[in-house]
Parts: sequence; structure tokens; C-alpha cells
Amino acid sequence: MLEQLKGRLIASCQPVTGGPMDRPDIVAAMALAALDGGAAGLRIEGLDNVRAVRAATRAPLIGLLKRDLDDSPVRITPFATDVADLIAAGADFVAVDATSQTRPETVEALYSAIRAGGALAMADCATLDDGRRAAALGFDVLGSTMSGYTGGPVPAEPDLDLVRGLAELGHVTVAEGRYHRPEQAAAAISAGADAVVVGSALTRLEHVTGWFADAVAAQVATTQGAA
Ligand SMILES: CC(=O)N[C@H](C=O)[C@@H](O)[C@H](O)[C@H](O)COP(=O)(O)O
Repeated sequence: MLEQLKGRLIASCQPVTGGPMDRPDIVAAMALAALDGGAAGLRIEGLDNVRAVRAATRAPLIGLLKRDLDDSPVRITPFATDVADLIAAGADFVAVDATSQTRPETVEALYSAIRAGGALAMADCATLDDGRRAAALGFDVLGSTMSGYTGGPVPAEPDLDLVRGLAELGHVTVAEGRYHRPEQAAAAISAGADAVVVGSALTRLEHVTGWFADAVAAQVATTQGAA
């Protein structure tokens, strides 16, 4: 299953929460469209969405579950019970936050739950140290997912340096986070990534529309200012 993802694009089909596209049938349609467009794998959030996508395709599926906890900034699959539920829903891989942020359950416990369920394990890292720890635990895939999301302003560009560092650890490396243009995805492969996850630019229609709407509005303001 890991081999199927090497050198390929993974589409993260995560609609804007509560938006008009936030329905399992629409997520499944997004997933099929992304596969038609050349994606080799899928990253899917939430149990109902994982079930809907699993019913529609056998393509490699990375499952995650986001929670907003009161006492921890960790959002991506914080509990071992979430891991078990995702595997029961049909996830081939389970992605967990592998950062050093305060958390309700250890990364070790989450990793054990993934292995107990017979799934593959993806570590969503923010730093090279996160990657080193996850690699030592035995995670199958290291992702740059959390870079820029553990405090401070979110950078505009993807973190290619982290991708380079993770790849040098000799583990399967997935570039993820703020890959908005095809040339950025290509740069991740040049930096050593085995695969690239693209989400917002493919499946968050509100975000992509906003990028264009803002560019149009900014240009109108510039043109009017010059007149
Ligand atoms: C930080 C966090 O919670 N990331 C999430 C992880 O699953 C998603 O919200 C992102 O959309 C995904 O990582 C893909 O990234 P981008 O949408 O930038 O292509």
C-alpha cells in the first residue's frame, strides 16, 4: 500500500467545516474526482466521511479525526479510541498529531493503537525532532503536516526545509501543508518527498475562491489608486 503512494499525489478531501460541501456524499464525490484527476491516495477527516469514501473506492485512504479539546491544542486524532474507530470505518492509514504539544494521550499509545488495529501509521510532524521521535517509534510515514500550526503566525509558503530534513531520516516522507500550486508540489519532490498531500487548493472551494476574489479586489484597488 505504501508503494502505491510513492511518487504520487494524495488528495486531502476536507471541506470547510459546516460549509455547503461538508457532507459525506460530497466528500466521496470529491475523492472520486481527485482519483480521476491523478491522485493515488486520499486523506479523509471524520468517521462518516471515511465510511462514505471507503464505500466508494479501494484507493489508499489516510484517515484522521479532528477534535477541539479544552485542555490541549492537539486536534488530529488525539485518542486511541479515535484510532480504533477510524480503522473500523475503513482507514488504511491513521494520521495522528506527533508534535510535542500538551496532549491527552501519548504518541506511543496512539502508535500502539494503530498497530493493534493492523493499519499503517502516519505521523503529522511540526519539526524535525517530531520526525525523529516518530521514526524511532516505528511510524510508516512522516508528514510535514503540522509545520506552522503550533503557534505564531502561519507562514504563507510550505516548509520545504522540514521535508528535506524528514527525507534525510530515511523514512517515507510526505510533504503536506500549504502546497497551493503545482510547482510547489514539484519542489517537494525535489526536496526528497515520496508523496505530496494537497488539500485546500483541491477541495476547499471557499478558500480557493477567496484567493482569486482577494487578488481581483487588490488589483482593482491598485488600478483605482493609480487613476
Ligand atoms: C494543520 C491541519 O490541521 N491540517 C489538516 C490536516 O489534515 C488539514 O486541515 C489540511 O487541509 C491538510 O493538512 C492539507 O493541507 P493544505 O490544505 O494546506 O493543502
